Amino acid sequence: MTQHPIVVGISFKMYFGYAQTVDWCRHVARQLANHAAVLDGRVCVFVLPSFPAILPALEAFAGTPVAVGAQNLYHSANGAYTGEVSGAMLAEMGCRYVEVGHAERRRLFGENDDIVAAKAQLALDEGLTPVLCIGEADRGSADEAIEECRGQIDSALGAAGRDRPVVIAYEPHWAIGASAPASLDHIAAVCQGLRGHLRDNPSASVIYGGSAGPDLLTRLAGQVDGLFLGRFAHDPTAFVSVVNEAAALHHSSTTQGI
Ligand SMILES: O=C(CO)COP(=O)(O)O
Repeated sequence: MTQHPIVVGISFKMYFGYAQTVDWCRHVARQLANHAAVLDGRVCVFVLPSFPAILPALEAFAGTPVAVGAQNLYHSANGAYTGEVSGAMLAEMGCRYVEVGHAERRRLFGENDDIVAAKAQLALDEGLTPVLCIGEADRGSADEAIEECRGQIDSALGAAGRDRPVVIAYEPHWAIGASAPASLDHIAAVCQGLRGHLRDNPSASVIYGGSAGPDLLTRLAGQVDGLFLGRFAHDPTAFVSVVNEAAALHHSSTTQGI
């Protein structure tokens, strides 16, 4: 296998209840437990539930390659931070990913570049793969978006994340929670520009999020390393169909020698 794995992830944000999360995870675990492309690593899958549902999600996916992670961690290692959760505890539980810097965290919870950088560093320190969310606040050209996003990557990762596995989730703020994703041309141009920026880190993946759903990955035809899903994969069947698209895409590009 010469090609990068295709990454398919989902955050439930705060949409799902506890039982709903467990049902979704069990359904997807049944579908993916024997999925060839997931088993052999051509497609990497991660699921980010709310904190209280992390443990049953880990149990549901035990024995499968599907990774579980968290939507957030605190930006100090430990201490008197009532109500917060440390990266160390997430790693100890068996989480492999943690989301950092989502637009909603920035907008609603006041997270700034310094906090995002501290969280990314703590995630790396704990051996967690950060899902670093970046994206332009306002709709503009692809070149403007690349410029803004490069700054966010450099600020968040500095030198530390340059040779470590990281998932860069490109999520233009204006496409999150919208009725449709950004245009194919915009997504492709920005993700390609960011891939170029990260060319010295072979373990970095650049995936797209923001009203993504079934068919988008196929239509992007290899221009992104994967998708970060939200509402349009609340139906577990839709999530599995995106994983199947990823497998098909990987297969066709490998056979074509891309
Ligand atoms: O922010 C996102 C993923 O974390 C995208 O969410 P939506 O796909 O629901 O817009």
